[in-house]
Amino acid sequence: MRTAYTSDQIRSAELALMARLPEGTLMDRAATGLAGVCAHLLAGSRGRVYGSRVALLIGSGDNGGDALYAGARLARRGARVEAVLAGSRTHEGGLAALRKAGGRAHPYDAARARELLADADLVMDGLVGIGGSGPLREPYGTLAELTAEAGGLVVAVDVPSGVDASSGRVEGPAVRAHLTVTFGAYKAGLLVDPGATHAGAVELVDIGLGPFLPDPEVAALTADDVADLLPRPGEESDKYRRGVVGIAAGSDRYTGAAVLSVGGAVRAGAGMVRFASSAEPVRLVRARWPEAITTVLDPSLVLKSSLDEVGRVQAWVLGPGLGTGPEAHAVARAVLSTGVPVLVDADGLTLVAKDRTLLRRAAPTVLTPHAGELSRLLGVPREHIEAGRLDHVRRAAAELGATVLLKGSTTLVAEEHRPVRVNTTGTPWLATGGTGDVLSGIAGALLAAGLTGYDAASCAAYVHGLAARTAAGGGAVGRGQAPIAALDVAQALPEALRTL
Ligand SMILES: NC(=O)C1=CN([C@@H]2O[C@H](COP(=O)(O)OP(=O)(O)OC[C@H]3O[C@@H](n4cnc5c(N)ncnc54)[C@H](O)[C@@H]3O)[C@@H](O)[C@H]2O)[C@@H](O)CC1
Ligand SMILES: Nc1ncnc2c1ncn2[C@@H]1O[C@H](COP(=O)(O)OP(=O)(O)O)[C@@H](O)[C@H]1O
Ligand SMILES: [K+]
Repeated sequence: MRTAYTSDQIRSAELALMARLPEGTLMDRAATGLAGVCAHLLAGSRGRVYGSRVALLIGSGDNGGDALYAGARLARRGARVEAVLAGSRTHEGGLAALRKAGGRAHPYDAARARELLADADLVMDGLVGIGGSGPLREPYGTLAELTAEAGGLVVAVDVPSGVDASSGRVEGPAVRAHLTVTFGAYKAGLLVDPGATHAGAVELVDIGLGPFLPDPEVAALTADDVADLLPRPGEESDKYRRGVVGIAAGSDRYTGAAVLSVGGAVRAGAGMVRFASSAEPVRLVRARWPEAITTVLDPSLVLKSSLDEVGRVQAWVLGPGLGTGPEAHAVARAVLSTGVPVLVDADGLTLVAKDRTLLRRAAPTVLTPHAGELSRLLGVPREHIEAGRLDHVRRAAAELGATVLLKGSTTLVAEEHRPVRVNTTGTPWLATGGTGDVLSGIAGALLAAGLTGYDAASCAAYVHGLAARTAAGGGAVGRGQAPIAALDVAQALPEALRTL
């Protein structure tokens, strides 16, 4: 499990550790690690450190101190290091070390800074770290913009300046780094968008903080964690014990979502899928997934909240393509009044947003909104949710009494009193119609197999992202990849699951 923390948590741990060590030890560890990573990058891009040009952006706090000490180390290895002193004051020890090593420092001047940044092989952003609050003040904001204009290699020290380390919020200009070298532990804001995109790749430098860290605010499952959690059939398994998932999805108007959701469940390893809907989606699901047992719902029985005709299931998926009219509402009421876990997606979320009484139930509920759907559930503008994903997913879990999986460029899973889980797989190729329907089926299959809502949602997000990457051609977005369609994601599930 990869764990991440807020600035306050990191600061308390640092204080406890610092009290046991000679002064300056932590900054020395941080700067040594930072210089090592930068030297490695320079050796990779220019062949050697000697003669390379390094620009340091220095703020008034210890973040600037780290950059100055690291710059001094690079200067001792023959790099031409020039610092822009942008703060009202400068870390004295760091500045003295840089000068002693042959580096140069200049007070901030926009024209000079622009030249230095344009000439630099590598820019080290030491403006603000975990001590930052609110939008970047001047001249830091201008420096963040000049750095982006210069277009060189950017390494953020601890946190990209302008990104809130605890939440990943970005208000105003912020540094966009290729790599962030972070000290002691991951900061939550480095894993959650928009902060995660600004951070680029994140490298952790150990400074000995481990024993002093509290329970994390945010956690990310690794491949091993997911492999341990995923259900695998035992010798004596049968289809019922592996988990029967019911899917109430589709309508005569929207049929595709039902086919995709059933596909996700079948390919994710459900023991059996029972599909219940109106005639047309049933016909199409039967044609595409003969494995599914289907029932054409009788509207008069549904209005009596009865799903007896469908047969027993261990969990339900409710909503993809269901519609939002009175019949859909009756289906939602019938499904949500059962005593088994229910995953609510898409139109199901619209129904629930209009009638919160549907969520009054004893069994677990998992909601899988994107930002627009969460906006309707919470009555908060969509942009606010995208800017503060972590806060809003937590709030939704508490307010709605459910496990909430928030989809988007960063997928988060929240449940009260648990760390928010952030998904590390996935690819922007997933931003295409219908992939969310596949996700609902995968999570439904895992719920039916007996995973908790929290584990089912976070494992589903992980394998969904992995399958999407597999379907697109593997790795980060780049050459050698092709766009994917939602059904490709379902079809790639077996290949992705075999790697776990
Ligand atoms: N505390 C420790 O033990 C360690 C701290 N380290 C470094 O120290 C950093 C934290 O240092 P500090 O607590 O001095 O804080 P920072 O250096 O992160 O920032 C604080 C300074 O930035 C200014 N500032 C805050 N928000 C601003 C904004 N929006 N615009 C412009 N200026 C702003 C503040 O007025 C203050 O002068 C960490 O991120 C890390 O880089 C490392 O050396 C490892 C050890
Ligand atoms: N930029 C992105 N990067 C990674 N994943 C994304 C991105 N945009 C969307 N996704 C993922 O794609 C899926 C889209 O689901 P959803 O919004 O429900 O679409 P649909 O309703 O068309 O199925 C989600 O799993 C979401 O997390
Ligand atoms: K920084």
